[in-house]
Amino acid sequence: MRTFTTRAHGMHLRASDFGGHVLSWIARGREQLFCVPTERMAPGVAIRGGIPVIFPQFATRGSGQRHGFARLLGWEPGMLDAPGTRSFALVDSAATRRAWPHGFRLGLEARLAPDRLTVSLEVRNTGSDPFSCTLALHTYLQVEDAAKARLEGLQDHAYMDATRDDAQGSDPGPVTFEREIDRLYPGATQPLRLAEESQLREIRMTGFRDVVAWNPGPSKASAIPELEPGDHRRFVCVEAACAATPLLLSPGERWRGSQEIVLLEPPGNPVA
Ligand SMILES: O=P(O)(O)OC[C@H]1O[C@@H](O)[C@H](O)[C@@H](O)[C@@H]1O
Repeated sequence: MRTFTTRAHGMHLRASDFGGHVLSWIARGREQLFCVPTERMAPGVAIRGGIPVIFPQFATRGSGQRHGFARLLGWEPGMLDAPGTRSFALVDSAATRRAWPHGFRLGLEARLAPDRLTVSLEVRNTGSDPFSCTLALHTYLQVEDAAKARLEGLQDHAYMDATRDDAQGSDPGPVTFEREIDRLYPGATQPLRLAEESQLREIRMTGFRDVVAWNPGPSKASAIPELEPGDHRRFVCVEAACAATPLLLSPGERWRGSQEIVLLEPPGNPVA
């Protein structure tokens, strides 16, 4: 695994060619993404934290590998990235075709702009047959205390609850992360806000159709070997996804989506 860094607008970004994975984004003097330290990463094992790229299968929605293979492969780093940008590409190989018999090119670009990180994912069908896939940017946002974080913008939006066999539900209040949560919100394309006492972030998506809100809670977290006790309270996952309905791409067709995380001023903390 090789890591690549870039700085712009007083911010710092670090990414890895393993998984085409954004590992760290430091802005306003604090780490915005949760990620386990390098010593808790094992070769060939998905990195726990940062922004894993999920492709060509979201979770267990298909007969392939859980969350796909893109997060487990070495990507090609971009050679001509401008300052503040890091990009990676992954194309099909004999190994990917054994798992999923299609020609594809994935492109990932992470770009810093004042007070924001924009991560774009592009999928191209380079084969001669149509294919369908599900995918996501599985963003781990670092929080001071997941039990106190509030995700706003999904009020009354129907969701499928993966902790209850995808039972349908909806909630009149903000999404909270006090216990295990694993919800897929189909068609949730509106901007969301992640509110904490000391920080307010807006999460905007283009191209992606669904949002997933996930935190393993204490019991499931204890079964994740890379996490230390209490780590589950240090992140909430707000994932930009196309998961409820697969994307269908014809030969030569391209899909592009982005997730943008914008740092806003929390209420009561106006810019001087
Ligand atoms: O442990 P993994 O494979 O990284 O998956 C983490 C979680 O990822 C989320 O996207 C899924 O909705 C959860 O069901 C899953 O547990």
